[in-house]
Amino acid sequence: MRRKLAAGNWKMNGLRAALSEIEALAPKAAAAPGCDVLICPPATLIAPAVTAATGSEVMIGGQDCHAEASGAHTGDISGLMLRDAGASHVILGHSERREDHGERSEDVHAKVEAAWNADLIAIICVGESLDQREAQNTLDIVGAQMSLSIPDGVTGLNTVIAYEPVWAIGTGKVPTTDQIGEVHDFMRARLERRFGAGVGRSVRLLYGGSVKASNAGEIFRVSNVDGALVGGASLKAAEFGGIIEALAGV
Ligand SMILES: O=C[C@H](O)COP(=O)(O)O
Repeated sequence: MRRKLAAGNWKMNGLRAALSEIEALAPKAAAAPGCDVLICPPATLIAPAVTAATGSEVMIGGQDCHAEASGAHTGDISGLMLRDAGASHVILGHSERREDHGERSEDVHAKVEAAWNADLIAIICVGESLDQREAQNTLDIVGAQMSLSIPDGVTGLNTVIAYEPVWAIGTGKVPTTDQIGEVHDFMRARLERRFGAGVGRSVRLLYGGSVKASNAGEIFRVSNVDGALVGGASLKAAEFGGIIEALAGV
């Protein structure tokens, strides 16, 4: 049985005052014992966020890591550093990293291995652009991203896959539940085919893109959706708490 996961990606948002939102999430996470709750704040807040979450069920993660453990890479952060700061997870291959920093799936593959070496759980993001969906290439794109970015050695304990259609991120546009189900069923089948049924069925699959408390319930009822990777709606504990509640209720 896969544990559900509500993951919040704060992206480039959050000053120290926002740590109170993490404290406010503690009772909401405690009220949802069947769900893992994760917040990925900007790098500057990881260590204080770990402190703010101490004693609660809320876990803290990073939003990217370098493929090397250390070295001459100005401005970068390694998986080992995230782990040392108290992080348990790291988001890799988010479409904003692919767009802003030219990350390719091959780069994501190397970062995932670095994350595993640092004992972090990798949350690997995949998803199609609007042009790709309109050209009916969604499954080909998602399949290729999975093939190239997921290394051998994946397990349900070291990896989560997030399906995030680029056109749904921050736009308020959400795919239909049929569209989400089609991609999640495809991802599940692909994982089972490549890694075997045991591993393939153990990896959690998240949906991401304009999830909020009001639409979370119907998304979480879609087959093979094990939770969500949430951007804007994770910034406030009240809204993210509603998403956690919806996940716990499925
Ligand atoms: O990582 C989160 C996703 O990019 C979704 O962002 P959003 O919930 O603001 O659409």
